[in-house]
Amino acid sequence: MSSTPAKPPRLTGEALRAGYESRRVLDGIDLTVAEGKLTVLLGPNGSGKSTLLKTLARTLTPSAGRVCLDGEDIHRRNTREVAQRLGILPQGPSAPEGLTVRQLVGMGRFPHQRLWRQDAHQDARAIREAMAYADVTDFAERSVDALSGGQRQRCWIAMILAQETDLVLLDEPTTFLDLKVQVDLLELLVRLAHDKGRTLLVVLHDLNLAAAYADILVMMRQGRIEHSGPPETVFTSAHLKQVFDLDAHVIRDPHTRRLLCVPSLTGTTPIPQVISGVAHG
Ligand SMILES: Nc1ncnc2c1ncn2[C@@H]1O[C@H](COP(=O)(O)OP(=O)(O)OP(=O)(O)O)[C@@H](O)[C@H]1O
Repeated sequence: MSSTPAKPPRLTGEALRAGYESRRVLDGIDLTVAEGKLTVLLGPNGSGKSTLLKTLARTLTPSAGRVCLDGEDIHRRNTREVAQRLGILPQGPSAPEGLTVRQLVGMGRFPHQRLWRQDAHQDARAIREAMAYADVTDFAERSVDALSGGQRQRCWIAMILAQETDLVLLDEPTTFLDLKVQVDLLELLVRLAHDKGRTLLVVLHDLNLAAAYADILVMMRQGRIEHSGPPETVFTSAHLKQVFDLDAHVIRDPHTRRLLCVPSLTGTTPIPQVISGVAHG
């Protein structure tokens, strides 16, 4: 994490269509991931956020359009070279049984290692720094599967940090984390972007954390990008209603001046019969 890339990588999706077997999910996505910035992908469940991340990371092949890394089709590039530049943390990753935290974090170094050439010093430094950043050093020698959900999530984050890629794609990295740890993680991601020039694309579900920390917000709905730009222009009541069907006011925090959405309590949502029976019974 100590290296600062000379020129941030450029990741683009052009007219992307992608999905699973006969099911099309993404439909005509054009996206340039802003270089050296933290971009947050928002959208309701099933809107295609993970599918987009997988397609950009070439885990999923698009049925039409293309993904380019620095102007070159990512599918034509060497796998190791892509792994040295782009790291992805998918949703709900699982580690082999018995693997220790240090071993898991060390897996982040695989793209940098070759049988005949391995920089053990460089690897050890990257692993140490990544574990310190993600605050997992204290349980470095414990099995990943014996940790709590939040501790495990931090180990995966350490692994992706140890990979030291210029581009980092994270799918819901804050799942299972306490609010304080979520905030710490987002501040770390902001620092990676602003101080180290890393390019980050992160799926989040917490609208207020997204608005508070993102440089760029991308809102998806039904496999398409509906809005993209700085929170100031994207995070509006009208867009929240259109994309999430959420009635909310967007206000400014009086202390930080950050944008916040406050759901409206309209009282119009019908109470299902069974709950109403319990409530009044
Ligand atoms: N492996 C799969 N095979 C078939 N359909 C899938 C697969 N993975 C996802 N889908 C479908 O693709 C659509 C988009 O899913 P995706 O996981 O990309 O959405 P998402 O926006 O990330 O959702 P969430 O916020 O719930 O994680 C959904 O309808 C989902 O059911």
